[in-house]
Amino acid sequence: MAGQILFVSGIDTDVGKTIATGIYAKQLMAQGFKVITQKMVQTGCKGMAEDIVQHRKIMQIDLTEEDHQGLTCPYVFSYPCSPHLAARLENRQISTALIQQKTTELAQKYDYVLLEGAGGLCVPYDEQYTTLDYLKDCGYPLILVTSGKLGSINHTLLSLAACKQNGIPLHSLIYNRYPLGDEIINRETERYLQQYLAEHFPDAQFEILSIID
Ligand SMILES: Nc1ncnc2c1ncn2[C@@H]1O[C@H](COP(=O)(O)OP(=O)(O)OP(=O)(O)O)[C@@H](O)[C@H]1O
Ligand SMILES: C[C@H](N)[C@H](N)CCCCCC(=O)O
Ligand SMILES: [Mg+2]
Repeated sequence: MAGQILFVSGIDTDVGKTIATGIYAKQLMAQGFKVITQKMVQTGCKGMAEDIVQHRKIMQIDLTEEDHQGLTCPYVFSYPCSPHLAARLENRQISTALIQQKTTELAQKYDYVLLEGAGGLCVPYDEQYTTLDYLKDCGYPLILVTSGKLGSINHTLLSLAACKQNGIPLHSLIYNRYPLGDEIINRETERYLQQYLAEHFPDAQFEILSIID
């Protein structure tokens, strides 16, 4: 039986998707599951995808054969920008069908595939197709990462509205307590988002991501 594929996105780039993916993978491994992570498209990097390297470090395992074969990150671009632009700058095109084929291949071998997106929910792969379109087409349950940074309430509710409007199944909302920032804002943002989720997405989990060393 094929493994469960979960998509990890966030309210923005740099919100903590990679840390959350690594930690979640480690938690599932501790429960005895065979887990692999995948990065849809890595930009701002050469060679092995830096997010994959970070996942393995947090999971406390070496790079896998699928990492060395490029299965876990089919597209690596050097310019640190949106995938659609990074691909254009290298005169390449992103085939999301190819990415989906790699994810499916991994799901044949693992109980869980945690697939980290690039940036936030509406990041484009070309002029017409975004991460949200991909999620709609694939039907993967979504893990959305947010934080207490000022502005996160707006970005989170916008991302959640996009999920509701597009019928994206929300698996969980991960509240990242990094960066520390303003304690009053952090506490209230955490409270507000937890109650918002309970009201509008009663089947989704609200998870806390602590600051790791
Ligand atoms: N819970 C945490 N504890 C410690 N450091 C964190 C935590 N969350 C995020 N960081 C740090 O913040 C930075 C951004 O985190 P991360 O790379 O996970 O973001 P991202 O959403 O995956 O970014 P991208 O869109 O580039 O994939 C990194 O330097 C990371 O180490
Ligand atoms: C380079 C960065 N760390 C991410 N890998 C890509 C972020 C793309 C964001 C595009 C955008 O929303 O404007
Ligand atoms: Mg990342």
